[in-house]
Amino acid sequence: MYKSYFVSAIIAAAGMSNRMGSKINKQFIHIDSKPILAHAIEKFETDRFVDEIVVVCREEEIEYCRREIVKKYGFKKVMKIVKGGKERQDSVYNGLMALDKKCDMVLIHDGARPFVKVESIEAGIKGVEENGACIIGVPVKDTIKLIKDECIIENTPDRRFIWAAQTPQCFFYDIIMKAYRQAVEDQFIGTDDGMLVERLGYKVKMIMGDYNNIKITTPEDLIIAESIVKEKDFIYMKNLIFRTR
Ligand SMILES: Nc1ccn([C@@H]2O[C@H](COP(=O)(O)OP(=O)(O)OP(=O)(O)O)[C@@H](O)[C@H]2O)c(=O)n1
Ligand SMILES: C[C@](O)(CO)[C@H](O)COP(=O)(O)O
Repeated sequence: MYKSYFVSAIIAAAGMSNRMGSKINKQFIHIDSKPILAHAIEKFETDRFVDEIVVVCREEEIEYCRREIVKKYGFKKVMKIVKGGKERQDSVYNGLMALDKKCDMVLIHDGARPFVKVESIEAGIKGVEENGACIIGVPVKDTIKLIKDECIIENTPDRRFIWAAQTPQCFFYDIIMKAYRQAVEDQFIGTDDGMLVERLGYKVKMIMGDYNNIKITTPEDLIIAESIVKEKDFIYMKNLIFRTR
């Protein structure tokens, strides 16, 4: 970082886990003997530039989160746990309202993405310094089809220009606050934070992330997650199997 900024992270963990269909909120499911949410928070706790973390949970899960995640894993940078709202966007807005007054830069992350790398967090911080607004993502690997009624294909966009958005999504505080306030005023609901900033005309930079930074959404993602945990064995195998450059 060129300058010393006060960097805040918001971890959104107040969803309903409908697509997971689990009895408990998916963020409390264990992967590699640790809750998904603890994996996610840990990366921001470890990052040297992050000053505070605000976790957003369902109201009835705040005490559980405080006890079983924040206290148990000793997260010192988690300053507040606040209640979420109906949509992800409502939850993030509650998180924004709870940030320290000193905040200069905001990193918004899904509690359901346990494998974010510290390198991606730092790439996000650098991206904000250089562009004001950026999100982490990866180029899609499949061909994407736009469909209309009855699943008839409307067109096939050029894959070179299509990236899948991940988190963290990172912004200067003033920009993201303006974007969220405007969205509330316009009753606009987006599916990520970048959209709210784009619609105000700001340039939002896409920064190369990591294919392992998956969002745990459906039960099969848990199987993929377990194999990501075993990546060390995979790297060993990879060296045996694949060509080196
Ligand atoms: N009202 C909401 C909805 C979502 N999220 C969070 O936003 C992230 C991305 O959402 P998603 O994976 O869609 O989670 P859920 O909304 O829980 O999933 P579903 O749509 O299957 O219920 C998750 O970490 C989720 O906890 C949130 O904080 N508040
Ligand atoms: C923010 C996000 O994770 C970027 O991929 C995603 O858009 C969240 O959407 P969801 O509908 O809550 O899964």
